[in-house]
Amino acid sequence: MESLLQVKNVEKVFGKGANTFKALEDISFTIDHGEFVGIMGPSGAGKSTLLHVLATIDTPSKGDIYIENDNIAKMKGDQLADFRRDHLGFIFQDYNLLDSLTVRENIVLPLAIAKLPPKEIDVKVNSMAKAFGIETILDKYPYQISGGQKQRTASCRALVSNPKLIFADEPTGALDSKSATDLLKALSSLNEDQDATIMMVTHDAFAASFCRRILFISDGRLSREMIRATHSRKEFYQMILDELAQLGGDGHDTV
Ligand SMILES: Nc1ncnc2c1ncn2[C@@H]1O[C@H](COP(=O)(O)OP(=O)(O)OP(=O)(O)O)[C@@H](O)[C@H]1O
Repeated sequence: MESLLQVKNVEKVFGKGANTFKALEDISFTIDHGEFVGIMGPSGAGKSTLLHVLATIDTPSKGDIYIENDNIAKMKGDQLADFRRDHLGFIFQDYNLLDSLTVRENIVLPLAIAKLPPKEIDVKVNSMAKAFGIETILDKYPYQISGGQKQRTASCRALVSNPKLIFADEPTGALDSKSATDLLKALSSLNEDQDATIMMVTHDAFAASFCRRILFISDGRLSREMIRATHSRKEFYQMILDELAQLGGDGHDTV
């Protein structure tokens, strides 16, 4: 199968002259259509830098990043903004919802920008709201709903336009464990049932255990890959905790 994302020899250097710091070094990997991949590693390892570079929020200092046949490392300005809008979805820890819009209006936004017919918008929004269990709060405003409901709204908005690739940056970081579990289950179902391709950066071994494959980074380099294969989620959770213990990272005590 053709890879969806191909990262080739990516390097990211911050600063200039004598004051430079190499946050990413010689990073190469691929993600296929329909994968759910976690990125883990100790604090300062380069996880956010990698996500920002892949998500077109920052540019690499060297290397190529292909999403299907487009090299986003070589795109600039409007072309990059259009690519981001048309093909990528984002879920951040702090939700990024617009407070003056209802839940439904927040979710509709990317479809309205893409000028989809209203009937098609309704069908897509209702089906996505059902997948995330937020059908009953569609007419509420963000201040009227819980953190978990806000994150599920933000996830619906990220997924409703059917992006090629979804980037999630610590999506459960601000959630209690019940809300985190609900969100992770919804993301895994969309990954399994609708082939949504998701790349998630997380500190949390519990969140990571919902992924099918984990890439570990340390000191700006890929250090190890772990594949869930036929292991149960609980077994995978334990494998991740063992790896984090070796790397000196932190976990999460919910199973
Ligand atoms: N804009 C910047 N300028 C200089 N150095 C930076 C910049 N952004 C990140 N760094 C450095 O790059 C390294 C990787 O940072 P990054 O935020 O990617 O790590 P991380 O793995 O996401 O950490 P955490 O888990 O704590 O969020 C760190 O040493 C950080 O200090």
